[in-house]
Amino acid sequence: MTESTAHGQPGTGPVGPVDASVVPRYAGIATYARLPRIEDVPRADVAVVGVPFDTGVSYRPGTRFGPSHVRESSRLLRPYNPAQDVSPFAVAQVVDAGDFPVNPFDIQEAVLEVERAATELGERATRIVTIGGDHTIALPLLRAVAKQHGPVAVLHFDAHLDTWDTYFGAPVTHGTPFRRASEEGLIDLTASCHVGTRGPLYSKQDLEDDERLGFSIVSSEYVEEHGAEAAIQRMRDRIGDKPLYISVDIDVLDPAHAPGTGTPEAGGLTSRELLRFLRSLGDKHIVGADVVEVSPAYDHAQMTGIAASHVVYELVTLLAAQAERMRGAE
Ligand SMILES: N=C(N)NCCCC(=O)O
Ligand SMILES: [Zn+2]
Ligand SMILES: [Zn+2]
Repeated sequence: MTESTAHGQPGTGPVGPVDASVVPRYAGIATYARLPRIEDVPRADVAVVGVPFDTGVSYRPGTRFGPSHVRESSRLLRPYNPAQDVSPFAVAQVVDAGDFPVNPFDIQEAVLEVERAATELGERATRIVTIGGDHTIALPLLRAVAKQHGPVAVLHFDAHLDTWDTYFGAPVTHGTPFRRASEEGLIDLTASCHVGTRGPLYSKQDLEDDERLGFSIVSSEYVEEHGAEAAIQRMRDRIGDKPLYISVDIDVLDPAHAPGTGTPEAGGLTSRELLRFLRSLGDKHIVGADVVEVSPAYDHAQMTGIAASHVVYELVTLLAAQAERMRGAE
């Protein structure tokens, strides 16, 4: 037995990651953070799952290889998160649920498959953190979440608005998930927010549409001008106490921090800023999260993979701590 448990002994707590003092980190098959597979435990509080899908992209492809790259880049993560003062894998059962096998040739079919698989996984795991895949997958993930919780506040970290209407006549792409989600009534129009938005748009109308669709914007320029603390304040005020879904497009980071992505834009956040934003959400009611748009072919030295693996780690920590709080309240 090379897996540690919450209390150091088998059978007395959550099954933790493979112990790096027994099996070197670089050995063995990669699950996220070397966690157990979902098949190895009776039930999970938090499941990390991959969606290797990139048929919705408008520019550089390759995010179908995102989940395996992020797993491979997560081998060095350790079990205690000092920034949140939580040992996520000890206070909750966190697992890797593998990948949803989705159709690479038919977007509409893939989107149905993701919704179905997420709904099914929701029966075995209380909360899901999804690794993409391109941003198209946020639409079926939000459909699955809204079925359970009703319209949710969407906290969307991204260089892009992703509230555009169609590309080449296609309504379901990685540039359109939040317009479709808003039209379908999946999001709370009073509490949703983009963070880190920047770069050229098609026209000023994009911003007017975006506001009508229910989003406010804390732009990358705002973060630079007013600092992270003021940005966090605005973001937190906007989402309030609504059920919260967090969607992180890794291109919210500057290409200097995350080159491995399909539609990079100059002038983005640092990984330090993004991690800080996430760590500020410890008191929110989080119903799900995703980290998307990691495209390994454009990555260098695992920079993007490592950034994404740490983003997932902060999200998992928030959800593990929340699971512990919920258990305490029972
Ligand atoms: N969701 C991401 N990463 N990008 C959307 C870009 C849409 C466009 O090509 O204008
Ligand atoms: Zn983006
Ligand atoms: Zn996006």
